[in-house]
Amino acid sequence: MDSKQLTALKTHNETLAQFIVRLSSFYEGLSAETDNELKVLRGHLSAKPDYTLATASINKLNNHIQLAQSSVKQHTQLTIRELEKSIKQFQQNFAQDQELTRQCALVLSAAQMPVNNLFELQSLCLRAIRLFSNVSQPVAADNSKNIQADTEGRQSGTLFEEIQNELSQLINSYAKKQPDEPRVQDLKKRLDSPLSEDDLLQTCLTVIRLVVTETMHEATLSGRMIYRIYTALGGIQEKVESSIETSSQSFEKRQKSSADITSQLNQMDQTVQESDSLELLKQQAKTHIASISSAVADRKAADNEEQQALMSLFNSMQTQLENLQRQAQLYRRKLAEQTAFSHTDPLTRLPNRLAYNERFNREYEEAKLDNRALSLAVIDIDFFKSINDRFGHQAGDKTLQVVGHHLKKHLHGDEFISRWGGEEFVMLLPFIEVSALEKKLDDMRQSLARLPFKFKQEKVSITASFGGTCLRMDDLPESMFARADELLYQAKKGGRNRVVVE
Ligand SMILES: Nc1nc2c(ncn2[C@@H]2O[C@H](COP(=O)(O)OP(=O)(O)OP(=O)(O)O)[C@@H](O)[C@H]2O)c(=O)[nH]1
Repeated sequence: MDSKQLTALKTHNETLAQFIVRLSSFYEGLSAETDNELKVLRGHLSAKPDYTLATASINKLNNHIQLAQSSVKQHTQLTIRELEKSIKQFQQNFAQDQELTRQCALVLSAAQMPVNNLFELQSLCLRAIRLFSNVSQPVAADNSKNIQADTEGRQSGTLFEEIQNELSQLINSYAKKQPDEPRVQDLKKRLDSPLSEDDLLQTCLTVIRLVVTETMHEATLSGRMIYRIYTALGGIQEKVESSIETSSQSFEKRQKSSADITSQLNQMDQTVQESDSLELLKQQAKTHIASISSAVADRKAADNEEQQALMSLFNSMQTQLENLQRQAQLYRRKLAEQTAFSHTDPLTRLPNRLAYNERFNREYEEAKLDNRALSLAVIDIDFFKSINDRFGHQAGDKTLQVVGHHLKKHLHGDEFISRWGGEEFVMLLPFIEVSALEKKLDDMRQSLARLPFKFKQEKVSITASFGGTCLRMDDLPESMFARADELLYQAKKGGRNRVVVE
């Protein structure tokens, strides 16, 4: 080998050594052992390369890399499986969103293709992240002040939307109570269209003020009633005290006149015994009789006075009692109105969750005591969110009213329906066994699906899913509802518009 060839070989070796050093840095991070060995290899190849030691190190690294490769493969498969699971769950959560469902299907089919290296895995993860952020980004990251509908007509700002819904329901209940109150009507109008965050906060404040004022008014009403009772009782007490005073004065007067009469009679007796002249006796008798008459007249006057005082006391007590009775009736009516109000859902006019809880406890106790059947069904309107999104909140409200009314029409006698919340209703069906329950619920489901809804000139079919169960011997109140809810979930999962009975 001449010196030219030797120099070329030296240069090639140096280039190769530098390349291996760079490559080894790139592969750092596979495992701690590989990283250590790569460091050793770089030591052998830098400055003055020692190829003998480097070869030994490369042999060791070959084993490490083989192990690392199979571990990377395993890890990649695991990551892909997890990714598929999350995307499927995500797809189920947003099943009503066709565009999102389509995008999920695309990413899922990409995940089923072979993934040859970490870069392909990275790219798959990136696609999934973009898919997930399609839904979450507008709420969290988009700082725009307005709650907007995106290109597919989906509403962003779900939290704000929920707050607006809650406020809207609250204000609707006030509107039913005070239909002519302009502030309530104004708030109702404001809450019917999407609001910016600032406007929503402002509206929140106004609603809170309204609720506080209303509560204080209610408290004032109760306070006024109590004050009236207190004043009336105070008036009665004054009259009783003055009547007692008059009675004790009359009693003293009566005692005095009785003593006067007794003394006159005693004197007369003595006069009769001592007198020896008829004329004198006559004169003295006249004097005594005059005194007795005056004492009797005093006594009569005292009796009259006392009687009048008593009469006036009774009259005044009667007036006060009549007054109090009127007030109490008014108050009782108000209390009854308030109880009915607090047990009624303002939108559908059906009993609300509080009413359901009370009714359930009663039915549950009675069914257990008499060992009789009791069925419970949970009903949830399908894809209700899309009605709100496509036709507006008012259309959603109308749907709830019609569905609630329709379900109620199918009930008889002791059967009970309430709005549980949102688009969910709960029914209690005493004396209904499982076989009858399934048929009854299915009749309701079918007739509901046939109802002709029309929003914005578009015919819409509304369906609901039903979960129904019967009381078991070992049931606790909560377990019965939880079971019906689980069955409803199965009805939803099974494709909706169906009844699942245990
Ligand atoms: N208009 C109106 N909407 C309401 C009311 N209460 C709750 N909602 C809305 O009802 C929607 C319920 O949506 P989801 O829970 O996603 O259910 P869904 O769209 O019916 O879908 P599935 O139940 O899975 O078939 C939410 O958008 C709520 O904002 C209400 O009183 N009026």
